[in-house]
Amino acid sequence: MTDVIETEGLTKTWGSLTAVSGLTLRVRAGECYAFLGRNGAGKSTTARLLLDFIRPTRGTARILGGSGSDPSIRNRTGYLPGDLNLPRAMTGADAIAYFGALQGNRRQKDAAVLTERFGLDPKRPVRELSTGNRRKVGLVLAFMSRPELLILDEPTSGLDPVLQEEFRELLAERKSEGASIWLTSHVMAEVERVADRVGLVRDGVLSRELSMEELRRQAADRIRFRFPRNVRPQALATVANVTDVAGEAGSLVVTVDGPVTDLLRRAAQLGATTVETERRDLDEVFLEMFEPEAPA
Ligand SMILES: Nc1ncnc2c1ncn2[C@@H]1O[C@H](COP(=O)(O)OP(=O)(O)OP(=O)(O)O)[C@@H](O)[C@H]1O
Repeated sequence: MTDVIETEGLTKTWGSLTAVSGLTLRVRAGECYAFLGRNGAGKSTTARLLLDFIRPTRGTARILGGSGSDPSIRNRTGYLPGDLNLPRAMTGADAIAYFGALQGNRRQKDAAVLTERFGLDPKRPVRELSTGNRRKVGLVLAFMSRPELLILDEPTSGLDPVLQEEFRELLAERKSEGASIWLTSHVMAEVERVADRVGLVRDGVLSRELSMEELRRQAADRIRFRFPRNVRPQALATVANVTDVAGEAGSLVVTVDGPVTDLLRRAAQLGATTVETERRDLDEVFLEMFEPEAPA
């Protein structure tokens, strides 16, 4: 399968600040790739480099096999910027007509369906719209031509939980129709629902890439055992499917990936008196991965 996004050593510096550093990235056709990072990590800069709105200091970026500035490529790409700046007197309907005309009015009929779906009043000028409603205009513009590739910069920011859910459904629909998606996010719920792979970016550097399956495994079950006497972590560390043992004295917290039969048997042999299970949600895993001392 062809790659819809290919970057090689992509780097952008602003004076002495390196916003994106040596980024080599591949996104396959039909794949949803989530680019995760903290504020200022370089996510929006990467999106703008992909679209060729800004030029790299070093390295290359290609989308759909060409340059983001090529009109024929741009017409096949939907972009939702982190901060959509439209003329304040423009209405949603004006924006749809203007950007639709730029794209040769391709499948602009989706605009009406999306406007209705997100409850946007297209007659109101941008200056009167709340942050969330301005975001809706951006979503309609990004999705209305049914693009093959969607580049979405924090797509749900500013949307209320009901609309976030509606957006996730829309994204899942487009994905099942074959669209490729690259998005930035801080919201694990949206990443969990649609992403196939995540890339973690820190200070402009892609520090880690992992599949959704691997990420879920990081949220694997944890079991806390209490013992009436001191049991050393090593006593459980070698048991099948145990990936980590923490704690001390008579209380050990064990992370397991897979069946727990052997672990329970061993804990019973060691005289465990209580067993409690806990499952971390992905937000917790996300926080852990971005802790300063987290392994890259
Ligand atoms: N035009 C610019 N001139 C100078 N510095 C810039 C410019 N654009 C971005 N930066 C800097 O580059 C770094 C990366 O910014 P970027 O907007 O890509 O981060 P981000 O990961 O999208 O952050 P956020 O989650 O807050 O949107 C930041 O330190 C930012 O201040």
